[in-house]
Amino acid sequence: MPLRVHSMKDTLIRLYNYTCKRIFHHDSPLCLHTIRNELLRFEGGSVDLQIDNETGIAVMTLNNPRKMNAMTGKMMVDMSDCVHELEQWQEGKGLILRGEGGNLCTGGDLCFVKKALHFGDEMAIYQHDTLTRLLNLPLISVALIQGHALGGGAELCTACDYRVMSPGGRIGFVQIKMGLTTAWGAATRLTKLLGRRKALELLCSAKILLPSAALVSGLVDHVLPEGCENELLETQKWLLENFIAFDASLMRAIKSQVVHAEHAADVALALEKERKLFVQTWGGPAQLKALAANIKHKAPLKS
Ligand SMILES: C[C@@H](C(=O)O)C(=O)SCCNC(=O)CCNC(=O)[C@H](O)C(C)(C)COP(=O)(O)OP(=O)(O)OC[C@H]1O[C@@H](n2cnc3c(N)ncnc32)[C@H](O)[C@@H]1OP(=O)(O)O
Repeated sequence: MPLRVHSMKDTLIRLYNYTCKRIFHHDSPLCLHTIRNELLRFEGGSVDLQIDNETGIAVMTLNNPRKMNAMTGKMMVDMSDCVHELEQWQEGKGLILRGEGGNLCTGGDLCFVKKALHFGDEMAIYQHDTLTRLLNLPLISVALIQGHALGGGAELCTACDYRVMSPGGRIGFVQIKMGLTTAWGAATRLTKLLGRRKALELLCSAKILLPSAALVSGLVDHVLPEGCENELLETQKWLLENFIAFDASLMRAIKSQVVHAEHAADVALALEKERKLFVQTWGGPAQLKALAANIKHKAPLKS
């Protein structure tokens, strides 16, 4: 593992961050700012936000289609910025998270992963912060799973309130096959979502689920009809009809002040433990072996 040489400034920032964590139990903005600068060194792709004040629905698009929207460091920063913009959007009702080019996301960009083996804790801190803020938004959020949602891509889906899948969709928490535990907080959120038995099965088997199995498991809430011409539009319709037809301020208050407040109360500690476990696996022998094996995570032919 490469040794990192810290400047005096770097050491002081680390000390400040450590103190913030011990005394105030949160990651300091300074810590996130330092990580942001480091992540920006890993270029490629973007995450783009389109806000529509008329419908009250925003669309966040992962845009790195050549790599099936695998996430680079830059995309992580973009996503955090998009969430920040949504936090300021007072008229918003709904959010759809999607990927460009027929896939949602195949997890961490493996080129980035290989260069960031010294940087697992920092990446996890940053992604935990972004995805917790994403889930906390006072909007009804839906992940649209077209094509692959693998590894980190499946983790992103758990940071939305709902999941809609296209007939060609597939989702799998393949981290264990990559010698890892979840990097971005999905184990905690999945357990909340599906209960212990199902969460354990999905996390420990690395199974890739096709739409019918994903629906039966409860991981996915709706499967789009076969032959549907515009899946994004269809997802917007589903969101409008089922969740955001009524008063926006009441809907926002119900989510953020009641339903989510109850959820958030007991997850912080679990997320912290999940992150610490992940750091022990990142850059370890099992991950290095998996990276060298160039694994392709193929879905079963039918559920
Ligand atoms: C951070 C961590 C976590 O959550 O804890 C993780 O995410 S662990 C999970 C990390 N993700 C993975 O291990 C996914 C590895 N990739 C695969 O399993 C496979 O690519 C599939 C996603 C099943 C697709 O297979 P298929 O045969 O259909 O296409 P393909 O393999 O030719 O992929 C098309 C192009 O996308 C690229 N590509 C796909 N996924 C990528 C990824 N995660 N990072 C970097 N490049 C990726 C391929 O290298 C290829 O580029 P070229 O055409 O240039 O060769």
